[in-house]
Amino acid sequence: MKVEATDLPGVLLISPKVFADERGWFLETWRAERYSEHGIGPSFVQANASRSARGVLRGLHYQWPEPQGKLVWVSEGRVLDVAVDIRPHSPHFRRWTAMELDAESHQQLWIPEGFAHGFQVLSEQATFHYLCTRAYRGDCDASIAWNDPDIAVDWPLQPVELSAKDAAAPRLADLAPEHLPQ
Ligand SMILES: Cc1cn([C@H]2C[C@H](O)[C@@H](COP(=O)(O)OP(=O)(O)O[C@H]3O[C@H](C)C(=O)[C@H](O)[C@H]3O)O2)c(=O)[nH]c1=O
Repeated sequence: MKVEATDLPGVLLISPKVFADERGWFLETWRAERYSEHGIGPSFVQANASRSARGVLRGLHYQWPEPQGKLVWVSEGRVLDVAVDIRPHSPHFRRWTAMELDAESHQQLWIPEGFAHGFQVLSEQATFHYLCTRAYRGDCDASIAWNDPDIAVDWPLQPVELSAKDAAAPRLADLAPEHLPQ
């Protein structure tokens, strides 16, 4: 596996080793002792999957308190995956990075606790997987507007298809400091 820094400190791009043969391919999507060497995890307690059509945008989401670190990848299709540093005291506060993840490259992104996460589907359909360092808490689930002008993520496809929750998400500037990761 190869682990590379992105242009947003803390967010890492992982390229698992793919074992291809005449049957198809095999790869490890996570192994504690290897991933934890890079500060990924180190442990995960919940695995999620979602499937969405082209143009769907899920995000920007985070959990606070009980923040979640996420290891994410795609098993079908292609998405633009986005992470945003939403820690008010971070020197990179409000900065975002984006990476195309697809089922051909098998690449993964590590989004640490304290970051908001979202993705938009670029292919007809995409199946998205993620491991979380903490369990989901509905009462700690939080969103930031996908089109927050103070973050200004350059989403590729318009119109976007959003959940009602995401369509009503507040701007970062409208969130009280106690509602953001410290
Ligand atoms: C996240 C989650 C949701 N749910 C329930 C709550 C809702 O009734 C339903 C759909 O939830 P939601 O609309 O928040 O799902 P997404 O919009 O895909 O949100 C996720 O996608 C973005 C990109 C993320 O990074 C977050 O991890 C996560 O918030 O599943 C659960 O039961 N467990 C869970 O862990």
